[in-house]
Amino acid sequence: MSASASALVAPSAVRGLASHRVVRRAGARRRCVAVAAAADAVKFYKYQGLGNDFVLVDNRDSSEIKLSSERCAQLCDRNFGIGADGVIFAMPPGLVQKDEDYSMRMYNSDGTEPEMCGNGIRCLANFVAKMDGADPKAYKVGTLAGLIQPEVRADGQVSVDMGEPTLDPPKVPCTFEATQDGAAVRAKMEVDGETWLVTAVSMGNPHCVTFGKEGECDEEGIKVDSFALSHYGPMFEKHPAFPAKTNTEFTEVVNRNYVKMHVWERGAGATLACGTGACATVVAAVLEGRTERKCTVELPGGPLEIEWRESDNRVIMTGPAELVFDGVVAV
Ligand SMILES: N[C@@H](CCC[C@H](N)C(=O)O)C(=O)O
Repeated sequence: MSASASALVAPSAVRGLASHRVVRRAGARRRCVAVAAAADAVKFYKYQGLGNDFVLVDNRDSSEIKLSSERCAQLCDRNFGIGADGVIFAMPPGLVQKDEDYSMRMYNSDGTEPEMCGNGIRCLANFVAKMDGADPKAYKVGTLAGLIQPEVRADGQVSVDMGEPTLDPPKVPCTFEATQDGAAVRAKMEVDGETWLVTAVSMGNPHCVTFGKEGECDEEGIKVDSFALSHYGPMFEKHPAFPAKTNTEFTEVVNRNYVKMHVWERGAGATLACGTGACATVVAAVLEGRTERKCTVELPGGPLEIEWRESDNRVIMTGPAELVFDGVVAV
């Protein structure tokens, strides 16, 4: 489906786009006017990965991000904008290393810039695969979290080498002492007057994974379907133990290969899925001895397949990414 989001385009840009259409019929003299006016507008592609949704901007022709963080926050608004959990920019290579294919930057729906987005990078891979057309559809993408390698498979699913998790507490970053093999595992954290047990993991961005409160944190973890996410989520996000704030994964163990997880994202609140969060959840579940390294993570938006490989310590995430519609917005 292709929809021109003209209500979101400023009057000057609407004029620019309208004259651009006229230009094609009316000849060269008006073409210059149209190109100048259309520079006020950018094409966007609305994408979703398990309901974690993004406005994706094709920024591959410039290393300058085309939309300000304030404009991104407006566009993410579900009543006054397009509606999204964040804005993804497909950028030219060179952010991490010279031989990468593309790079990716992102703004959360509140306008803050995270280091990485797991569902977002599957959407970006789907987008560039459609644009490039040719095989192979495996990419090296530079992000603020380092080099990430997605591959669009023949069945349409996107498999992503998300790199190695970071567990050293100051690097997550969090203020806990390491409790197990250099990691903060089942660390005690006071929230809302009660003690929770949390495991801190960075997948380039910070995650706080919890299976519940001390004393109540049994084998099954949190009953996520009845969990008061919007009550607890903001308290975890802004907890002083995580100086850069944190994404939080509230998790229930169904069996050793299957968990259910509800997420409260830093800078975006409750979302239907979080790719980096699903990876962090499996890392934490393995460190706590709750699951195997290969595990399905069921999110409100659907399942992600995660493997934390023993052979090279890297985390592999596999899941869908889908174009929903496209349009044009004013800068
Ligand atoms: N939904 C994303 C994560 C987006 C960034 C996050 N909110 C942060 O601030 O770190 C994912 O799929 O990983």
